[in-house]
Amino acid sequence: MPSSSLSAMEDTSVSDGSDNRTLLLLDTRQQLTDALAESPYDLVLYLERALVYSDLGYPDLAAGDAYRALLLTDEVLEESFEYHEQASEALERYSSSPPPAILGLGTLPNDSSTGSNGSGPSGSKPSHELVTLASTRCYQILSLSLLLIGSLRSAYNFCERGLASVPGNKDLLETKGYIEKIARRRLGKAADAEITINDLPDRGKVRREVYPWNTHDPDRFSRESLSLLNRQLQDIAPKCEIRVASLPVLLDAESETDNYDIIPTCNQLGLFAREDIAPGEIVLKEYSLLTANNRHKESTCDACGSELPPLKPGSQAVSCEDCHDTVFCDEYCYQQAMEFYHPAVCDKDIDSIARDPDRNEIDESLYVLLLGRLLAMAAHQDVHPLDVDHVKYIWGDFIPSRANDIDLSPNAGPPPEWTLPFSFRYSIEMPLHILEKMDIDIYATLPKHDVWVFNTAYAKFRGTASSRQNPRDGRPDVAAVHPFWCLANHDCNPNVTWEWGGRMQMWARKTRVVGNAPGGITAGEEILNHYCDVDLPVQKRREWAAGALGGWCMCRRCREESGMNGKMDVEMEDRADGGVAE
Ligand SMILES: C[S@@+](CC[C@H](N)C(=O)[O-])C[C@H]1O[C@@H](n2cnc3c(N)ncnc32)[C@H](O)[C@@H]1O
Repeated sequence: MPSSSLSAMEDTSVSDGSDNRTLLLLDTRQQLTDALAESPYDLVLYLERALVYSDLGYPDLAAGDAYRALLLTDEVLEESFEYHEQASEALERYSSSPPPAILGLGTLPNDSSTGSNGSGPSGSKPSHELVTLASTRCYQILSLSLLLIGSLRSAYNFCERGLASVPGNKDLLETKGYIEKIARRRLGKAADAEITINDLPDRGKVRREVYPWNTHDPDRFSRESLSLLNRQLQDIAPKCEIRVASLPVLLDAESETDNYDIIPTCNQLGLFAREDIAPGEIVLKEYSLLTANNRHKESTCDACGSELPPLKPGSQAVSCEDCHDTVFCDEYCYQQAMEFYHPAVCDKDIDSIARDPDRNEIDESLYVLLLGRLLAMAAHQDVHPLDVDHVKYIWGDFIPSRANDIDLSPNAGPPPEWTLPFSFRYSIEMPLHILEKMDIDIYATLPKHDVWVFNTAYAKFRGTASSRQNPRDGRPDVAAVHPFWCLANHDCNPNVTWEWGGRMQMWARKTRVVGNAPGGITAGEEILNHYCDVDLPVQKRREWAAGALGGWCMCRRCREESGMNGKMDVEMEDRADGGVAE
């Protein structure tokens, strides 16, 4: 049973008021989603769904819908735009007065005599006033939702754009005031300090969960999932199998539990040896097309991300016949690309998107490029992005929807801490821009390209992608998701090591880090991967692994070494005390 329906069942089993409210809202969301499938250019439906998302506590998804609605107002206004006819026709249905309730909330200032374009309630085109009401509502929802997420720069930007169109709009002015207040607090500035848009932080956090309506996420623990994954694994890691693994529950920071004999554990998946594996023997060899390269003119294979061979006569490298800039390291990669993704992006002018980013946006650029590759794979294979093999079964570090809910009751505790990084630019604008460049209709394909689909893919990438640094300047410029490699859990005393260069290769260590014990893996043992440099001291390892792992590493080596450090500190203090006494 998909985990999504499990969470829906949990919801129905409790019957207090807030659960009923949530169920009602989820039902309205579904009805609006169905209506959008019938009428995908109807900006009023997007705005109505945005409000339902706000009420459900998903400001990111509200912003996504308000942004699509805003783009549709442009379509209505510009006759030369691709979806002008469809968007105008859809809005025209609301032309009889009074305007739909959702637009009525978009209070225009008294002096906003936006005028009419000559058509009106009974005209052939929606009135200019109706379009202005709609765009004002979009700006209001966008700015307030992005403010709630913490994407302050974009929130401010939408406020300014809205106020330029309807100066004096009360809601927008109010939101702008809140943004400035929060920005001053976050930047540690005085209450009357000037705020400029470039000062504002744009990264926030949103809910990381299997959405209650997500029917694509499988139950990874079911017999069917495990046997399917194990069948696929046989070519990649013939001596291994995927099983349920018991892992320490990760903590946010240092704690005294390092010294406990028993610590809390949870069940996840892991990779195990089915047969003995000799020291030095290859454990896994995996090829992935889910790769990204954030350098514009870098000589890496478009498919596998490996360094290209020198481009001289007789080179094995192959370029695409239709877009010569796209080069593959050999015929195999070219064929794989053509079979699984390349035609969806061939000659579509997307090469410069998210390339050569500022230093502080390197991670985001790699993640959005991975998303772009996933969207191309899905488009070319005509499947839902979340059903693409490479992502369907991978770990997303999801938190149950209930734990993410905002408690609206008067005696509620502090709000939950959301964990998925989010910004308007990388989570909404750029993915939609990539789709438009791919000639995909972002309205008609909403079920495949909703913002929650992007969020789900991002959650999975953030828990599993590996990156490679450029040897010239140390900047991570290539990233990949290897769905089977990433099933192997981390340990700071790993029994394997790995290297990614075109293929991900993992082999059994000849000696273990702890005590130089002999390597090799016996049948039944778990494959212990490493996500960080295991030669670092415990504190550094734990700090480094925290990002990749999602918490403070609690492996045996870390706990023992931190315990030993604790003892050493005490001994040092004792010795110092002794010195003073002498
Ligand atoms: C790349 S996935 C590993 C496979 C994952 N266990 C699964 O079920 O697909 C990384 C996640 O596994 C978990 N994990 C891996 N190694 C761990 C460890 N040593 N201790 C606790 N959790 C670990 C963490 O939740 C981490 O975010």
